Amino acid sequence: MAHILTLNLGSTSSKIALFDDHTCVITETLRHTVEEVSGTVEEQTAFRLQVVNNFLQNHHIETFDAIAARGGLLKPISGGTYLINEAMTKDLLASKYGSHASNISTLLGGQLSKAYNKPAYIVDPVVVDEMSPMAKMTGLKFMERRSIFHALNQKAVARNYAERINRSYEELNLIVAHLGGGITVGTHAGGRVVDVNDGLSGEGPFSPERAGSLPANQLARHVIESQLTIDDVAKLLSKRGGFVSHFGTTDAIAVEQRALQGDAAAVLAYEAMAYQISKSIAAASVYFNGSADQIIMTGGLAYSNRLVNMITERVQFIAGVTVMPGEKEMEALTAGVLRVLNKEEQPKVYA
Ligand SMILES: Nc1ncnc2c1ncn2[C@@H]1O[C@H](COP(=O)(O)OP(=O)(O)OP(=O)(O)O)[C@@H](O)[C@H]1O
Ligand SMILES: CCCC(=O)O
Repeated sequence: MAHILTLNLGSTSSKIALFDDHTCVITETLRHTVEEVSGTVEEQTAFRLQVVNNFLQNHHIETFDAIAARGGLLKPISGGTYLINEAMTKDLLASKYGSHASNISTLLGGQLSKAYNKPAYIVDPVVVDEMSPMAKMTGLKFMERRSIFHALNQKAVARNYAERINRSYEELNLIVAHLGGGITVGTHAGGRVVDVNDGLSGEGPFSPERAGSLPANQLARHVIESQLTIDDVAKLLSKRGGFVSHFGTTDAIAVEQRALQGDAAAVLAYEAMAYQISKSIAAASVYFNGSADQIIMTGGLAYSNRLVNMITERVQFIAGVTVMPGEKEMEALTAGVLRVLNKEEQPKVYA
């Protein structure tokens, strides 16, 4: 039996678990404030290392066989399990392809691998790229859309749904909406995510943390007038947007609570987010000429019946809706590493 330490350090939370093969034996989810998850890559890595060390100490875990960590913003690569190596660490430390909470998971996986002398892997990182050329094209010759999304969870829930109905993922046309700190809506055509919004770059619905699609001219004016750097812009779009911009919190439960108490701004923001998610789902269905085999909603926000019902009302004309709240990322990470440890799959190399 293999003991796997699984790390998924998200934009608003740290999820840490110990698995015995596929069985999760210990798990903890810590929610963080905006202040806690701000700061440089080094500050964040140090903060999350403390969180992981506390977990190991509190549960008297002295060792394990391998680490499964969420994969960060690397160059576009195919799906699979990759050994965390120096090339990865170098790109992430330099934030070469941008900054994202998942970068910290990979960096920390590398550090713990050295400290415990055990291999560390990432599985289906956020840069999995299966986008169709048609979806990548923009109206500017020098600019292409990027495939950056919750690949791990979107694929895990899509496979899980296929299993539930005794079909294969590869034969289904699905629309998967990951509704978390960030929101991405993927078009899964025959097992490939042929289109998806890049939630980090100002595309798609706004979310607890992301700005979502913005009027380009107004954004350009704001950037110039406020003399923002490219890092400032990335932060504005991916960390200072959505509920953070409107209410100073990433906590959708708190915003929903305000809405329930009749706060008009919170009511409107919740409605607007549901409307934008619904529009993205409807847009995704165009790839399948306006239909799909199923729409799946997942992520932390999918625990909210209120939000799910608001979206379902608007999109149920397209296809049936399945809600799989939370995420299957921990299981999917562990399964990817077990496939390598059990020699069912060769680990891929990031060069
Ligand atoms: N029961 C609930 N009802 C409403 N919202 C919820 C509920 N539980 C969690 N959330 C909200 O879900 C959001 C976090 O979702 P999730 O845990 O999927 O995000 P994350 O892992 O930090 O980031 P990401 O999903 O982008 O990787 C927060 O805004 C949180 O308040
Ligand atoms: C997973 C990358 C997209 C996002 O976090 O919004």
